Amino acid sequence: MTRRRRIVILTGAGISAESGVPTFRGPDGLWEGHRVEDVATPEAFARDPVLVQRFYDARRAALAKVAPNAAHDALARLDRDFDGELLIVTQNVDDLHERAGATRLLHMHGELKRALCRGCGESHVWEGTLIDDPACPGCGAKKLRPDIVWFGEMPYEMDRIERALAKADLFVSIGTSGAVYPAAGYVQAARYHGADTLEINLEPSAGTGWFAEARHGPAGTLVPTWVD
Ligand SMILES: CC(C)NC(=O)[C@H](Cc1c[nH]c2ccccc12)NC(=O)[C@H](CCCC/N=C(/NCCC(=O)O)S[C@H]1O[C@H](COP(=O)(O)OP(=O)(O)OC[C@H]2O[C@@H](n3cnc4c(N)ncnc43)[C@H](O)[C@@H]2O)[C@@H](O)[C@H]1O)NC(=O)OCc1ccccc1
Repeated sequence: MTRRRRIVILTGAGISAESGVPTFRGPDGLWEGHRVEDVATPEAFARDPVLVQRFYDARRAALAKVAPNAAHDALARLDRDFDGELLIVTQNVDDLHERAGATRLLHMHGELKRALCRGCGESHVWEGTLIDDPACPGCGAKKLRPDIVWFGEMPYEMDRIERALAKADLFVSIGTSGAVYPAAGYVQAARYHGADTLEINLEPSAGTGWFAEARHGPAGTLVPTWVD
């Protein structure tokens, strides 16, 4: 690790699997019993806001029953000890990275523990439910939605991510199937800019061919080995 100066790490649902957070594609292809397009799109929210709010309220409440695992802890150690540039870009909306202590972190697809006001555009820390249509703490409007990036919506902090990828000398992807864009394209961008590339995943991802090195197995075992 010592000769590295600038590292970008992309994480997905697989890093939280060993903590008990369901990944996206269950055996039935459904996501916790729902088709993704029925709960994670602006159209779904317009069509059935109660279903969508209940879905995210349930996932937000479930966070109290899970804890960071050895992979989250290892990345938090790296974040604490690495004196080069580091950016952890997570597709996950859970709060396990920050609960493990990671700080050089961004949630490109939003966070379960934030609510976004469609009235004033403000984002607020939110621990409770949204099903009861509470008022925005800022403007008072009853227009709060989960602060989650849904399909068809622009991910957060795209510029900051692209700047970090453009100067990275190492790109590591952990626990992601490489099925969703723009995140699935980051390995190509990193390679294009000359970075070394490493995939750590339970199985080969859709983009595994783009990685110079791949280690397949559980993140809870492989990530601490890679960090330490
Ligand atoms: C389905 C896919 C084809 N569709 C897309 O990619 C779309 C459309 C699209 C855009 N560009 C394209 C190009 C080509 C084709 C399609 C597109 N993308 C979008 O809509 C994006 C927005 C996408 C974000 C949607 N929101 C999410 N999440 C929040 C919601 C919520 O969470 O409720 S995406 C969501 O799904 C994705 C799921 O993937 P993973 O995290 O990888 O999880 P998965 O279950 O699939 O895989 C888990 C992996 O872990 C492994 N694993 C399991 N256990 C372990 C273990 N123990 N250890 C290690 N590994 C493990 C497994 O083997 C597996 O490989 C994540 O990104 C996740 O955040 N927005 C956008 O494009 O806006 C326009 C735009 C763009 C730019 C500029 C202007 C406008």
